Order: sequence, then C-alpha cells, then structure tokens
Amino acid sequence: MRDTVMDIENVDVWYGDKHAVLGVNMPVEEHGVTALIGASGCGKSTLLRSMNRMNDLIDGCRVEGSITFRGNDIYAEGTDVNEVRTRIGMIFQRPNPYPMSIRDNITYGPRIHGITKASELDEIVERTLRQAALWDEVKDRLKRSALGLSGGQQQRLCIARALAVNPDVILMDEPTSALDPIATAKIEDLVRDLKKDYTVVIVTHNMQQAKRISDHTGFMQLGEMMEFGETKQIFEDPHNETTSKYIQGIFG
Ligand SMILES: Nc1ncnc2c1ncn2[C@@H]1O[C@H](COP(=O)(O)OP(=O)(O)OP(=O)(O)O)[C@@H](O)[C@H]1O
Repeated sequence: MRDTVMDIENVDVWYGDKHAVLGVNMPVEEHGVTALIGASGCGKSTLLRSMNRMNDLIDGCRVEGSITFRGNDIYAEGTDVNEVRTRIGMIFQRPNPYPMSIRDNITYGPRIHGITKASELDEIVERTLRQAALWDEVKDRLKRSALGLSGGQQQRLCIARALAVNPDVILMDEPTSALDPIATAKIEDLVRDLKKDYTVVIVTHNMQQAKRISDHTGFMQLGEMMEFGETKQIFEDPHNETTSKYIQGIFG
C-alpha cells in the first residue's frame, strides 16, 4: 500500500432523519484509483460528496466521524472550505461547462486564485487540455463556446478545468453515465493516466468499469461499506457473501 492521502473513519451522514451513510471506514491510496460500487441509493454519492464538503450545500445534511486529507480533518473548525474543494476537486455525472469559451472555462479558476498574466494562463490552458487528452481536438477553437463541444469533450473539458487549480484528489461521480461507449473509453483511459499525478475516487454503476480502472474497490449496501479491498480481490475472491452476490449480478 502506498501513502494514504485521505482517511475516512467512522463516518455517518444524515439528511434530516434519513441515515444515508453508516459508520464507513475507507482509506484512499495516493496515486491510486478507488472505486465505489453498489446498488442505487446505497450512499455512494453521499459518501463522495462528504469527501470535499460538497454536502455542506445540501440543507439538513449532517456528517459525523472523521475525514482527513493529508492528516488534517476537513471538517475541523476554521477549515477553509473553498481550499478543501480546490485541493479535492469534483467531476459530476453530467458535464457542466460554464457558458463561456473553452479557454475561459479553464482560466476561470486560476484567475480567481490571482493568476492574471496571459502567458501563464496560456500555459495552464495547454497543459490541462493536454492532460485531459483534449488539446488536439480544441486547440484551434479555444475562443469558441464550450457548449458547442460533444458531451464527451465537455466532460474532458470539465476535467481540464478541475486540473487548472492544481488539485491533489479528484472525485468523480459517475462521470461516464451520460456518455456513449467511445467517449466512455476515452475518459477511462484518462483516469488511468491521471493517477500518475493525482489520486482519483470514482463512483460508478458499471462494475466492468470499476474492474478496468480501479486499484481499490469499496462495495456499499444500504449506507454501509460491506467490503473494501484491492479491486482484483473484490472481484475474484470477495470475502463477503453480499459482495459476491452483487458482483455476480444476483441482486442490485
Ligand atoms: N438531498 C437529499 N435529501 C434527502 N435524502 C437524500 C438526498 N440525497 C440522497 N438522499 C438519500 O440518501 C440515500 C443515499 O443516496 P445516494 O445518492 O448517496 O446513493 P447512491 O448510491 O449514490 O445512488 P445512485 O447510484 O442512484 O446515485 C438514498 O436513500 C437517497 O434517497
């Protein structure tokens, strides 16, 4: 096991009275891809959103337990939530580019962080679009609207936009569920590449996807982490009977 970049310990999440995540423990390995799988409504997205305090935006949502990022409790008093969401970026199910040019989508975050020099911004635009495997497709139309891109290109742009503010961890909530198989394969290749420089946690409904791209997998059911381990072990030798049934497609 490499270094642990995030640690989730005894985490419970409620929406009002609804107990959505129950006593979950999970380490997140640096430069790895960690997948969260499980039937609809089992709490995968809730757990993911608690990992960069996205749940703070939902009325009545309460998180208990400890979530540390590089040893610091992200829920500790005085924590800069914007800093947490910069260091731990998020990619959503539906690509959500801003209604502005491709270039401006990428430079938006760095500008907020005080970078104004055109040459520096140009460098960030090219670097992140290359990292997101989109540069060759858009380098001649950086000033055109991002909304004119295909869904798959928009999702890669959202990944480039997340990279532009130098995150450490990238959380992805079913990033390919709105995409066709070719666009999905490109994002999967990209995720495999990204782990050289970043750490990725991905929620997926697609077990084959978890198997293809992740190093560790957590299987959740009714808010509980039923089993967590190396992806190969989870899929080839699950220790828990419920995990075994789920990956065989017996239920869920
Ligand atoms: N904003 C909310 N308010 C109240 N309950 C919620 C809210 N969001 C989710 N829930 C409930 O919390 C539980 C976990 O939902 P969550 O979306 O985390 O599951 P999931 O495993 O990601 O599901 P899916 O795969 O369908 O996205 C569900 O019972 C859901 O109905």
